[in-house]
Amino acid sequence: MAYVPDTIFALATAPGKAGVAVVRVSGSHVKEAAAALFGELPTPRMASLRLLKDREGRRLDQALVLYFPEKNSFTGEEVLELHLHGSIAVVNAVLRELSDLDGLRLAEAGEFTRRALENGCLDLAQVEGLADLIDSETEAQRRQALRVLSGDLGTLAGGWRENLIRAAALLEATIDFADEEVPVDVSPEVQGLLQSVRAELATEIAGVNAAERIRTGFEVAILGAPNVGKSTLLNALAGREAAITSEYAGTTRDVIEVRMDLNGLPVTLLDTAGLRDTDDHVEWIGIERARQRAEAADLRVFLVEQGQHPDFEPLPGDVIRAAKADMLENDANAISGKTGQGIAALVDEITEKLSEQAGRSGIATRERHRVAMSRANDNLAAADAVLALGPDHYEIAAEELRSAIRALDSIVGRVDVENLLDEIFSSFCIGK
Ligand SMILES: Nc1nc2c(ncn2[C@@H]2O[C@H](COP(=O)(O)OP(=O)(O)OP(=O)(O)O)[C@@H](O)[C@H]2O)c(=O)[nH]1
Ligand SMILES: [Mg+2]
Repeated sequence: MAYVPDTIFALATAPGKAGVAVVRVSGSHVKEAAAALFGELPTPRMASLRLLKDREGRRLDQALVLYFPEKNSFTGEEVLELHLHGSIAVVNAVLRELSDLDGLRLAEAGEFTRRALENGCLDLAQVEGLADLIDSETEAQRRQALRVLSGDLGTLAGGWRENLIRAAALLEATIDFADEEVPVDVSPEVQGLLQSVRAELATEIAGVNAAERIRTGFEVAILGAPNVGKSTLLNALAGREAAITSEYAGTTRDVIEVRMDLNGLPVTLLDTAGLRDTDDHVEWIGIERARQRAEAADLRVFLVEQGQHPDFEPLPGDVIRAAKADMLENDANAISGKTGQGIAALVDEITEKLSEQAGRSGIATRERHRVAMSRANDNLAAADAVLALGPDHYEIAAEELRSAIRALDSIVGRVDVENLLDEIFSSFCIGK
């Protein structure tokens, strides 16, 4: 007998009070779930108002119900959505009723998406995109995640795959006809295909770092001598008293992190210990931390007090501002966390610089993608080198191409070798 997975159900919306709460049911027992709660399944994909009742016939809630038939749903299975009133008691009562039914159980974390993957409704990269979209907090994150969820990475990888399969097929054909007259030299076409894929791979590989920053957030460190107003600036940017400020030099010791949305970019601002020579061991530790975090940050904002010679080296592209603008006369490059002067311009400059970094991102977003693409790129480099040695080495080049295709397939979770061979041989162009 064919294996039939359990029908699973879970609250799809956030727990707690809300206008509406959605409970999703997926699997072959959706019909029974509907029968137990309200009767016949409604017309597919049409919202219908139904009175939900428990097994004793007592009312549970009035709900909008939606039915998605197999293959036309998120999971690929039959899906029933119950749009309930968003009350903890209503949701609990409905979940209780569902768990009493045979063949139904509460879903595990990620199980709906897992089924969508298993049923081919989403590829692996899209699953990652979906996770990122749900986690997204800023515009840049939303846009990037949506691109991946929409399948752009799969499309890109699919294009590379097609080119490499064509290249492999050309080589295979030459190998099979090695003893006969081969009318055409395939190597220029193969090399052309490899070059175009390698160029695109290189761009994407280089973009992963920026895409990762968009995913996890950019770090911007505020640096400067003690007492220049770093913590006051951080608080002004954060719009709250995130860090302690005082007139005593050496107030901040640990690195203080504040996550925020700067014009759509996810940014973690770091307030740090004032940099100076010190005999105080704890302060020294704080300064070391400040240096390390600042070095690893994506951007540094230096605050400099007039007349001071700060003990640091800005990197090219870093932002430098004169501190305590309200105490200076007409310094266009000065800011004040106290009065707010220059803060808006500072935010603009920070976002401009980070946007520049973000602009280097491509479609691939993760270290996993980068590793797969780099592996494929290495295989292609090897294939390219071997090709130059002549037709006797095409066998090895073809093997490198297959490895490259497998590496790229792992991006979308398609790693079936049989299927790969089928495709290679079905695209054979010289009739046999
Ligand atoms: N007039 C003026 N005073 C400021 C400004 N920013 C900060 N201050 C004052 O300068 C003192 C030090 O401010 P902090 O923000 O604690 O300075 P900090 O750079 O974080 O100092 P450390 O944590 O010790 O390194 C406090 O008394 C602040 O009120 C400013 O823009 N104008
Ligand atoms: Mg401070």
